[in-house]
Amino acid sequence: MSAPLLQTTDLRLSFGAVVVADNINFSLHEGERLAVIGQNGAGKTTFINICTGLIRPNSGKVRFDGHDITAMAPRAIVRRGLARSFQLPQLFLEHTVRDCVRLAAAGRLGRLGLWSPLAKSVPESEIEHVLDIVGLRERGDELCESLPEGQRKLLDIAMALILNPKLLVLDEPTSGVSTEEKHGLMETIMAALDDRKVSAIFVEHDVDIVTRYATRVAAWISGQVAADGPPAQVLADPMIRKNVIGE
Ligand SMILES: Nc1ncnc2c1ncn2[C@@H]1O[C@H](COP(=O)(O)OP(=O)(O)OP(=O)(O)O)[C@@H](O)[C@H]1O
Repeated sequence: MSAPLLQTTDLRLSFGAVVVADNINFSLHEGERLAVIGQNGAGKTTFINICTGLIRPNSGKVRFDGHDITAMAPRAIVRRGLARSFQLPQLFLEHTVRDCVRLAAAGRLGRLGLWSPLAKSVPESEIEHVLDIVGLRERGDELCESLPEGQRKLLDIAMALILNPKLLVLDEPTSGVSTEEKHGLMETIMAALDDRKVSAIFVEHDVDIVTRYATRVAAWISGQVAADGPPAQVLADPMIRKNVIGE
């Protein structure tokens, strides 16, 4: 098998007496669609925050695409190809949908300046393509604040995809979206990931969504990976059903 795209080794982090990452040894290969499940406070977001450079672990290593990224700044990690979206979309609400993607595209440049103006950071055709695959091209000239929650999530993902990631980490992509809309939203997200050939990790509480869209599931309990494998296997595990799914 090829080398992992993402790999953590002996990752540990405590907040005071609370251990939120307890010796996590984890790897993800290209093409995987991994769902991370776990009760509130299990350490899922902390794990993502460590991998994307927002929090430094107390010890252990994170490797991405062959490089040690443990001590790298978030922007440098993004430029290496690991992007993320947030549980609450981080948009420029007073700007148009299209300008949000343009602004996000600036993350591909080292820095902006007089000689690298924002408008030239990425070809317009690429911005239009990304808007198209998340179904927002028609709303490109509208202000972000006019978008409903599901479309805000899609715009947040478009803003990550314009960075040309190899891996996209999605923190609760369907939270705040009605049950009826969730599957449509996930279908659009998965088609966009396929189009850009992007691997994905998504934190998700909805078992139906996990069953349908994940190729693999990792279940977090108290800062540890308690189970990791094919969805049918992990979701049928009585210990996971009791302690993670809450049956
Ligand atoms: N900056 C911080 N300082 C202190 N404790 C923190 C900090 N960030 C997170 N925690 C604690 O770490 C634990 C894990 O939090 P984390 O947000 O990673 O959980 P989670 O599994 O993502 O939960 P949720 O599903 O509710 O988002 C929780 O007990 C949380 O209160």
